[in-house]
Amino acid sequence: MTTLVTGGAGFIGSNFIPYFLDKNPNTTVINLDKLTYAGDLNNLDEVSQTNRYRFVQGDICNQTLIDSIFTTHKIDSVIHFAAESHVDKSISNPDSFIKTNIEGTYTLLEAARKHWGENNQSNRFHHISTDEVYGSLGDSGFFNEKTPYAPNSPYSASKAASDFLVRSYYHTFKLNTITTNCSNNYGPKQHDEKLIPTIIRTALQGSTIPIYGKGTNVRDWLYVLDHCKGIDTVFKKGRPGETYLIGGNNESTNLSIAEKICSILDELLPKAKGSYKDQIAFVEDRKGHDHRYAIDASKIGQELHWRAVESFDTGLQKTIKWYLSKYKKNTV
Ligand SMILES: Cc1cn([C@H]2C[C@H](O)[C@@H](COP(=O)(O)OP(=O)(O)O[C@H]3O[C@H](C)C(=O)[C@H](O)[C@H]3O)O2)c(=O)[nH]c1=O
Repeated sequence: MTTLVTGGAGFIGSNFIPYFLDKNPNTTVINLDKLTYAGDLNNLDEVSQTNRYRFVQGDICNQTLIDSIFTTHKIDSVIHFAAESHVDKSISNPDSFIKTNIEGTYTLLEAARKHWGENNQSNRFHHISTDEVYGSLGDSGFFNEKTPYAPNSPYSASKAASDFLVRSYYHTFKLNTITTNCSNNYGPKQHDEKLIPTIIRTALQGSTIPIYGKGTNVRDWLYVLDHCKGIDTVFKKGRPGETYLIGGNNESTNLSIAEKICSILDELLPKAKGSYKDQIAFVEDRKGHDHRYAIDASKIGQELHWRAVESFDTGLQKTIKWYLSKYKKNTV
């Protein structure tokens, strides 16, 4: 088996590839990544010398390149992570989101149709997506696979469009597609721009820890390795054409995450005076900021027996230690 993993140098992809190679000893992975600002090959050091792993630098919108990868490497399946993912960037500059997330997904689907043929149920195309396609929840209720799409940001709209393209290739061409929509991931290797790395980095720098608005927005936090296990499970056992939501069953406001991380840092790396919490500051809110995301993960639980197992406390400890070492402050 040869699996094309797109975006494997990104946060979730670079956690997924080592896990996937380890769990699937007869599989070779071709990692196609453009190496934008968000990709980092250092995060794949542990597999770079493995003969079942190859890296190709390139753009998923480049049809000629994708064709040649399918032919040269005899691709059997695709796991498609590559995406522009940062909501704030999609608000200030949506262009690359439309190109990569929509056109890139289309280019990959077309290559799969061309190389595998229509009515093909053996070669799987697994699309990785987000719960943000469902929009924003109030203080109660959960997203499930039947929730109507209502994306609010250019990022989530571009992901929604890509989900619909994937869906259309299943219905129209009988490509063996599957989509997973996950909640907020955290863990080692995440780009500095996202909330949890931002809190850790700014705390250690002694600067302002920026919390948008009042800090009352809620996200459901999923440890990245739990997500990797969920993807591997759905990839192998999920039903063609289906969508599975993958959540951490772990809701938290942004402010309480910042306070939690500060408390852990106060213990691991006490400041000479005061607490890291003193650095928390409320800053201008994100435009159109979604209030709450929360996932009902009972479909994947009941059908495929997957559930998130990492507790937020242990997951955060591991994450913070990884960043302390990254920022060369590892006195832990
Ligand atoms: C960077 C930053 C963020 N925030 C707030 C904004 C959000 O309410 C929350 C998380 O923000 P972040 O940008 O880390 O993640 P989301 O906007 O929820 O989106 C993330 O999770 C989904 C599932 C994806 O699909 C996205 O690709 C991924 O980026 O913290 C702050 O308050 N301060 C900050 O400095």
